[in-house]
Amino acid sequence: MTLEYESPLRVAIQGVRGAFHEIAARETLGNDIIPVECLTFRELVAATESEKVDAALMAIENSVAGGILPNYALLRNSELQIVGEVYLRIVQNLLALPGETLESIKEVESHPMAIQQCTDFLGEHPEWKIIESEDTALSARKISEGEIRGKAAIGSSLAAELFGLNILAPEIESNKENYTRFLILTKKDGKIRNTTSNKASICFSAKHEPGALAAILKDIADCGVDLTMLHSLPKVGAKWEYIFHADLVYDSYMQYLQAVKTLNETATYFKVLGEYQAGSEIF
Ligand SMILES: O=C(O)C(=O)C[C@]1(C(=O)O)C=C[C@@H](O)C=C1
Repeated sequence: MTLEYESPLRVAIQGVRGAFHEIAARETLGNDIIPVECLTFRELVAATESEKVDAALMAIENSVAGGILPNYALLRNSELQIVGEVYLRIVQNLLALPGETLESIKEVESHPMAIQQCTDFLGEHPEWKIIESEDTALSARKISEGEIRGKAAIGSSLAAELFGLNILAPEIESNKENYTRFLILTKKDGKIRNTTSNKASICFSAKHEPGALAAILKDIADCGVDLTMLHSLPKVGAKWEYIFHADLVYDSYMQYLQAVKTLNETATYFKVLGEYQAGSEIF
């Protein structure tokens, strides 16, 4: 990654210490970061906008469970910019107090995304009650602090380590290609400088007329820019109208600027959410 900043950075993570957001933050911004826990994504955006933190990590999509669509709207309506991304391999584990066994467990608690990633394993235990929580690590911490027996959490090995829990079952994610894409966010002109880019995240709207969206996509393609992701989200307050979120990858910045020029001319709404270096996969 081509980010320049002075360490240590205060970095907002969604969840508590031990959450996958913390792992992603340490992998991208250094092990000496000061993690700042935020229980919701809304809180994470507000902390970054108010400069309570220097940066934030935000999960945006998972290769198995799909996109975290509300985060696209949060980003679009914020003053933040994307300065980087990372694809973190998510290894889920069943965590419980020492002494517990698969037979003694009655309830399993975790983040809905984590639960969705482990449906095959959970399907083998229909007797367990499944409970959703704000965060994988918070579920683990509550079991540890409350010394709750008969209950397990799904979460990272870092959470097991931090909260003194045993790994009852390792690697319980259904698909071994389980990656979550995290964005690195800062306030515009914040403490992280981005020196190069080959990818941009944008959002736009098209006229309600035949071929309007197809024409925009063709213009992007004609500039030699590769469209790697496209989502449509409802435009709140304007029933059955949509905002499209897209990722563009380019070899040359000039080609991307040409695509931006066309979008400015043809889209009814257009915003760049960030220009950054495409991220790599981290295990
Ligand atoms: O609960 C956590 O540990 C998180 O960091 C959140 C989150 C998510 O929002 O998708 C992050 C990665 C995993 O895909 C599961 C949960």
